[in-house]
Amino acid sequence: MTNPTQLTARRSPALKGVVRAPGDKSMSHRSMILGAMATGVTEVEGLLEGDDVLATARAVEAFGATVERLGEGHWRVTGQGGFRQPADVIDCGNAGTGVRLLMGAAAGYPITVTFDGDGSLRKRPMKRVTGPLEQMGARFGWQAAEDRLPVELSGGSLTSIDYVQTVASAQVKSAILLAGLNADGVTTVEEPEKSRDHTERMLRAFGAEVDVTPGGEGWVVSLQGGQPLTGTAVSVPGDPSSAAFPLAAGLVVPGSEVTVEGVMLNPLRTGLFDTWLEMGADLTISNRRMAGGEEVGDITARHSTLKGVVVPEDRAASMIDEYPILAATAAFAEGQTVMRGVGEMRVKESDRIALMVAGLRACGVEVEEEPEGFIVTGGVVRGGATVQTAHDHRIAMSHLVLGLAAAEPISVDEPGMIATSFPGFVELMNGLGADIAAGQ
Ligand SMILES: O=C(O)C1=C[C@@H](OP(=O)(O)O)[C@@H](O)[C@H](O)C1
Ligand SMILES: C=C(OP(=O)(O)O)C(=O)O
Repeated sequence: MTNPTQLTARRSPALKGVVRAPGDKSMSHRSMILGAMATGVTEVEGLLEGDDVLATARAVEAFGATVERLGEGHWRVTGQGGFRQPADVIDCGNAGTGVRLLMGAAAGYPITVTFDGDGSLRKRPMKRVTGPLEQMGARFGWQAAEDRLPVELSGGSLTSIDYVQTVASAQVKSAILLAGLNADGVTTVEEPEKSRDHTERMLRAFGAEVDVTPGGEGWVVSLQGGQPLTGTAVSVPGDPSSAAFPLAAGLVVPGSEVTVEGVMLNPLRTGLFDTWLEMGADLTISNRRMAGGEEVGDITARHSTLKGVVVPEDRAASMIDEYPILAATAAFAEGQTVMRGVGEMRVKESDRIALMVAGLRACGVEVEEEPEGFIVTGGVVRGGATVQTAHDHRIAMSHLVLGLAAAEPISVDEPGMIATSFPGFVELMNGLGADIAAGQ
């Protein structure tokens, strides 16, 4: 679909079919970055060809790696065993993961580089990553405003740190670990709550030793500096965060049965599925198998009568990107769905609490906003609104799914942003029988 200025979702007949989710975004970014830090060839299958990952691919090319597209989702990265001085500013587009992990990786090399991004990324906090990297010896110069892109980084000659995370952030943990690979001594990150562990798992596949020891509700992750990485084959499974959208549509559109194949089931990513099951969703997982070092499975969602639940706060890290689509499904549930302890939602591509509250209210849904959460009271969804998405792909997709079962159509502005994480979203949904079309 060529860049429409708006997309509209209309109440749809039963959705039926079997689809495959696009490749996991977290692993796709990491395959590019680790491939560029490594020596030799990294061949990637199932890469997400979304705008965020393409920005990271261009970035690692600028840092000296050779990046080739061999076929759909099939890419080859030939690394030089480190990052070289780039000629220009590194533009990470809309990608928080891209810029934060690249800053961590780049900090380990004697180069000076400016990182920038789009209007949304320029609003997001960067000190959570530059702070610990500064403690390791990297230097940062804010180009416009403190804590915000663009920022100039001068790297090299790092020393290791022991860092205790205050929020469960895989991006912060990963940035420190990637810098730690080129630091003197053992770098340690202590997480009070576990965040997704793709960096740890993938570093091992690239030949590094990473130690993980349990600690409280979380763990302590450490690695010795000076370990070389060697290129390897990476097979990227389907992204549970993307699979969530067709599955959600399956749950809320009467008569539907939707299967998404090859979805990654890493337990640090599946909090949404646990929550839907607690809400009474008819969700089944079959064909569990290992692929690319992760458990994957095929997930089927059938139209369900959902009931509201209180989402445990300690589940937030395992579904932080999924609260918008959870909120959309909660709008059809009986009773209240309480989502608390999710202040991090406010510093994503948009303030996702504020945007979901505004969007759902515009569609006639009762929502209460709290500083670090929100409560959705389900019932009949009127729809009949154009929702502002503030450059946020997940806000756009969540409201389009809402529109498939609302009484009146729901439109979103800026639908081009969907390609950030889910290129082909509209075609995939319409292939299942959804009615999503350009215009109002
Ligand atoms: O490490 C990653 O790949 C990601 C970590 C999460 O961010 P935080 O680390 O900020 O929680 C998540 O929201 C993001 O979409 C991807
Ligand atoms: C928060 C997200 O991504 P990032 O932080 O990489 O921009 C997301 O994809 O929902």
